[in-house]
Amino acid sequence: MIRTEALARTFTRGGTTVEAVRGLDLQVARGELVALLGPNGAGKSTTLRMLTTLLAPTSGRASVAGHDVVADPRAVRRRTGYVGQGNGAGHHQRGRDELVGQARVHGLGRAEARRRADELVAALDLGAVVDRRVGTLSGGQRRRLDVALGLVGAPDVLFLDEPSTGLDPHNRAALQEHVRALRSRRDTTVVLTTHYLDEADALAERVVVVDHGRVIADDTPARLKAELAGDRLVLRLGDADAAARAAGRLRAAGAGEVEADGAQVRARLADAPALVPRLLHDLEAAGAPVASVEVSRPTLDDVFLRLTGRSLREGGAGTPTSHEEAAA
Ligand SMILES: Nc1ncnc2c1ncn2[C@@H]1O[C@H](COP(=O)(O)OP(=O)(O)OP(=O)(O)O)[C@@H](O)[C@H]1O
Repeated sequence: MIRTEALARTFTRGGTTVEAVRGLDLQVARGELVALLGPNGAGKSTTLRMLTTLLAPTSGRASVAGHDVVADPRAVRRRTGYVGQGNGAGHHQRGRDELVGQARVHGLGRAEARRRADELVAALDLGAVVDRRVGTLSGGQRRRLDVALGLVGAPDVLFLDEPSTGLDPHNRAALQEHVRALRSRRDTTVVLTTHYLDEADALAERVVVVDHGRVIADDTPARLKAELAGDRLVLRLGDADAAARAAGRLRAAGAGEVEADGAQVRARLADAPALVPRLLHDLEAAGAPVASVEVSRPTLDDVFLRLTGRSLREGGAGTPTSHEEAAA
């Protein structure tokens, strides 16, 4: 449904050149839900803007729903919905008119357009505000209207650029529910960017991590966590001497990032819950009994830290760097 080959985009500003996307190869099958993750400035929005024909690639190729984004942008736009980082709706329009208009642009008949608009108004809790002028809505209400505008055309492919930013937990959950329903009912292909790693984990069956304009990992959240991060293990022993011995055992068992700090040892270990009973037994037998143990499963943020050396949580997440054009 989506295919890119060596897709690239550079920007030149004030004599400096920024390689925002450098040789991106990506394939997304029909009905897949893929989350693009990456630190600020990784090239996620630039990628989405090329795939939605808002921005021309500098080199490489991309096709969406079988149409080349450069050769046939109109066909791509007809098949896609896009929710950018900025506001798509016009200030003086009423929300409902914008919704129905957008559905009509996508080729829906009048009755079907109204029905789709009503469905989204209910799903995204817009009933109380959708007949007001867009300029009078709060930030979160506008964001929900933007999301509805991206969904209303019943597109085959949906691109969502940080759809949840600015939404409260209730509306985030409603949005996730709606995206799931779209997929199961219509087999919609969805590519989203998000700074909420729990959202990527809960929603996406595939996570593509982008850094410096390139794909650096591409797998299911479960496999990324198991293979790249491992479980986090904290052991508390009787004293520093016992902790040093425990650290040695952990290294011998293949644990990574082993650190002894006083009577405590921290480490990363694949499949810790299965290995810990044996480890405790061995340490007890070696005269270094463990007083307490803590095992935490890895998160996508651990994966991210491992891959990029940065935490997505610490990276000023949620600050949009560019203002997007109107929803396509
Ligand atoms: N119109 C533009 N002119 C110049 N530079 C740009 C332009 N748009 C994006 N860039 C630069 O390209 C790089 C990639 O930006 P992009 O917005 O694609 O990143 P992102 O991964 O979406 O980041 P964020 O998570 O902050 O939204 C950044 O260095 C950005 O400053």
